[in-house]
Amino acid sequence: MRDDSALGVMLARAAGEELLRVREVSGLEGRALGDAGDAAAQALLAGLLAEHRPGDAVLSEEAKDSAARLAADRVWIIDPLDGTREYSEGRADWAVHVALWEAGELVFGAVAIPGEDLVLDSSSVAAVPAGAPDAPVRLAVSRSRPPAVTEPVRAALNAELVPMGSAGVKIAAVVRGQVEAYVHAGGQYQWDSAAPVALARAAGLHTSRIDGSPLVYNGADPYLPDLVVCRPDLAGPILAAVAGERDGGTA
Ligand SMILES: Nc1ncnc2c1ncn2[C@@H]1O[C@H](COP(=O)(O)O)[C@@H](OP(=O)(O)O)[C@H]1O
Ligand SMILES: [Mg+2]
Repeated sequence: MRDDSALGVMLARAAGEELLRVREVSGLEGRALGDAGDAAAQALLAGLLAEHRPGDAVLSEEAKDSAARLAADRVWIIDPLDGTREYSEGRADWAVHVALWEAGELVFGAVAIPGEDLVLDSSSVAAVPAGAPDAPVRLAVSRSRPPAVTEPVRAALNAELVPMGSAGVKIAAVVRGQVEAYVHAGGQYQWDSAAPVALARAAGLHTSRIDGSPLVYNGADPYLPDLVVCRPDLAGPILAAVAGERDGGTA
């Protein structure tokens, strides 16, 4: 398979199908089911990448990191199962993330949401239409660890909070027009956001750190603890709300 986008979509879909199969047939539940899903999806993705792109580096939540990726031109940044908690609870808000970073930039991202039989990817996603200026704002937020920045952003936008699992599902929700923004802080890793951020950028959305600086991928430290993904017209108010909260010293 020579086309990176076609390969990335195939990988995300295949890992999603494997995760559904494990949940169906393993007889496991809770933590053991999450662990089994993580391992099965990682094994499948690692095998397919080794087969189809043996020369590329890989950064994965479920594999040991290697400094070799820092000198590589091409790095697949993958989260075989984002929203492990929700997966193991039998819910649908979990995802598979497959991104490709090349020469300093994300060039592709696919987010599979297998519980909805859906794969979104940066090569085919449609632009998110501009919203009406006075329309109510919905803000996606972690259902299990909502960060402290949630409340000032909610208040500034007079937003309705929409709790969901998985960074990929929340960013896909902005892309799908189900919510207008997603804000996270306090901890996350490059694999949690690389693929969905590539998707969001291709859909014309704003993506940045919560201080407004760019999200940088394939950095030496996989830690990338915060981000904002939103309709472009909401970026100013959201970043101002976060900055105001910081100035107030409570975030
Ligand atoms: N404070 C934190 N520190 C580290 N990782 C965090 C985090 N908050 C969220 N995450 C990770 O971000 C992803 C989405 O989280 P949430 O569903 O709470 O929004 C999850 O990835 P995984 O499920 O791949 O571990 C979760 O582990
Ligand atoms: Mg994750």
